[in-house]
Amino acid sequence: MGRVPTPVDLIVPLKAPRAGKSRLRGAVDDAVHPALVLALASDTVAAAVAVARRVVVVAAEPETVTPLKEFGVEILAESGPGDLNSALRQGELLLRADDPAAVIGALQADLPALRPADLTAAIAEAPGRRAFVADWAGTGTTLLLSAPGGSLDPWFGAGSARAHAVSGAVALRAPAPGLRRDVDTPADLAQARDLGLGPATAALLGEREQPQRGGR
Ligand SMILES: Nc1nc2c(ncn2[C@@H]2O[C@H](COP(=O)(O)OP(=O)(O)OP(=O)(O)O)[C@@H](O)[C@H]2O)c(=O)[nH]1
Ligand SMILES: C=C(OP(=O)(O)O)C(=O)O
Repeated sequence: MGRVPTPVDLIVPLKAPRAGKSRLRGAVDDAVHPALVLALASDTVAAAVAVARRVVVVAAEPETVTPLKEFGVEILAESGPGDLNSALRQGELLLRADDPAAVIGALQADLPALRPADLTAAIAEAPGRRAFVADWAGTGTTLLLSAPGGSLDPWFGAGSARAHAVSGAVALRAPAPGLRRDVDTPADLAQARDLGLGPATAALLGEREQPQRGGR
């Protein structure tokens, strides 16, 4: 009999949509910006729940992200000063208390072209090791995975790919294009569109979901 894979629980950090993704402003009318940020997060968590056992959104303002509940995610109110790595550690504490042996992952919320197969490929390459997926530019991080039962030790922020490597995490090589294509700027959004946007972002931008996406 094959080995039963260790369950993976994911943390998705999220600012209030009106405050987040400031570098993306201008991609749509200002009044629509919060809806766009929420659509990016919706497509991200839709793929995440297809793969992970649990998905916990650690939200700076939980009341602004309640539509995400329709995907089956849990929403945890961020406590403390408002800092990405603190928010991730807060999610990690919750998940680790519930399962001392699980793999815990931190997934950015700005991945509208993410497919379940991207996540599956990254997770399959990582077993037993703390590991990360660098963004398309190679400088940021879109996914950080703990070893089973291990610490997440998040170093998100500018240059986080290098920081995660220096801290001992293994850089995963899976192409996982939708997982690497984070959306910080309008140009990133155009690149994600070329890969194939998820339904929420496509609908918001008035496009139909591209037929080549599949996997949802
Ligand atoms: N809960 C929480 N999430 C955060 C915090 N800072 C960043 N995030 C989330 O972490 C992810 C990655 O952050 P960035 O890509 O830098 O996004 P951002 O800060 O919204 O974007 P910019 O304003 O353009 O810098 C996004 O999903 C953010 O919503 C924080 O202090 N608390
Ligand atoms: C916080 C991060 O995201 P970005 O660089 O996209 O702001 C990161 O990659 O660590």
